[in-house]
Amino acid sequence: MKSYEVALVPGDGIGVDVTEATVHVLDVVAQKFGFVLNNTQFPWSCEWYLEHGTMMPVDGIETLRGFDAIFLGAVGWPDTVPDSVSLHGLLLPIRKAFTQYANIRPHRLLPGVKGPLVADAFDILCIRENTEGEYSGAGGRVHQGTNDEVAVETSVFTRTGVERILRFGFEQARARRGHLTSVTKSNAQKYSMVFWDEVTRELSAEYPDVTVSNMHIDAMAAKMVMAPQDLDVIVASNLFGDILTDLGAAIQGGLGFAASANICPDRSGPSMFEPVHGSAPDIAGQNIANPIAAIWSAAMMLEHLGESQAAAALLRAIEATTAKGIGTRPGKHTTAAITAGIVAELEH
Ligand SMILES: NC(=O)c1ccc[n+]([C@@H]2O[C@H](COP(=O)([O-])OP(=O)(O)OC[C@H]3O[C@@H](n4cnc5c(N)ncnc54)[C@H](O)[C@@H]3O)[C@@H](O)[C@H]2O)c1
Ligand SMILES: O=C(O)[C@H](O)[C@@H](O)C(=O)O
Ligand SMILES: [K+]
Ligand SMILES: [Mn+2]
Repeated sequence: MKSYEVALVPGDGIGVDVTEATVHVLDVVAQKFGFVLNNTQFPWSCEWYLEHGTMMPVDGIETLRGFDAIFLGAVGWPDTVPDSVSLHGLLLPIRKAFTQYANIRPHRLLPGVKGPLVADAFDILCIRENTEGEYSGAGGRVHQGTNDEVAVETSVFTRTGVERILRFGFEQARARRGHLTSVTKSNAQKYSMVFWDEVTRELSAEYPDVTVSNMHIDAMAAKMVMAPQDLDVIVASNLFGDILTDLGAAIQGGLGFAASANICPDRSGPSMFEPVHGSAPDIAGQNIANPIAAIWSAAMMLEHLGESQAAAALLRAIEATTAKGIGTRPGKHTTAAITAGIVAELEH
């Protein structure tokens, strides 16, 4: 029987709730499709930080390297650990160390889910650059606490980084409806974003079957609300992609529906799967978090592992569940009830 080693990092807040739900569903899928997921759970989180002074052990990355995939819930508990510490101590190092440069985030309405827009059906795939750009961590502060204080944070865009994410986007567009929108702000950011536009233009010659549009981030924000049905694949930098995918989550009914995959395309390291949302301290531990974003992310993990049939069946089970109105309205069903709904569809 085929087996896969999966590292589970539930993290903080509802990360724990939705990971538990996901593991439950994955057990059922694996059994049904005849493979084994060997889960190893790591307690790395803000709680762990308070005890150890770091978000993960010094050899944490090396520990994760041996796994076939990583499933993560969410990281952050701002009451006790600054968000800049928790993000840079766990999530970002994993994305960077394993060159998970393609953060894939699908936005579409699941059956039965009503979004806030009166729009035709839309199906957007956001490809967020995931290892550099505004998240490079290059910068510093001097004269701290004085009137002369200076804070500098430099975005880093490399040809390697920009080219590979755009290429990834072109390939996705080619496999979908053939349209790619590259999102920049090249009117204001005249070095990095102009460079990004140039690379887009260069590459477009290699993909004559893909039509390319360039949009500024501000216009794209409006477009995603006004005419999301006109969009296919969007490629954006790390920060722009982060912001646009919370917007994407909003128009698909909320953060409880937004899935994501942090992909290392050449498979030199494990990829990581996690919902777009964070630890949601406001609803943590109340059994009301929507686990669909996390479970959909797990379906993306199965696809990546090569279990395509299981992945498709899991997505169908999610859709059959929401089609019945289960999990479609905030607070109406508990985390456990939504999970049970999906399990019932799988066993059906
Ligand atoms: N990738 C990650 O792990 C990640 C992502 C975003 C934020 N964070 C961290 O999470 C913490 C909270 O951040 P935030 O409040 O800005 O964003 P958040 O995504 O945690 O929550 C934003 C809002 O969406 C709601 N929400 C989120 N997920 C939901 C779900 N599954 N079901 C129902 N409602 C849901 C929350 O209740 C909250 O009102 C911070 O520490 C932040 O740094 C981590
Ligand atoms: O990447 C980030 O900024 C955070 O981890 C989170 O907001 C996300 O979208 O993954
Ligand atoms: K997350
Ligand atoms: Mn985000």
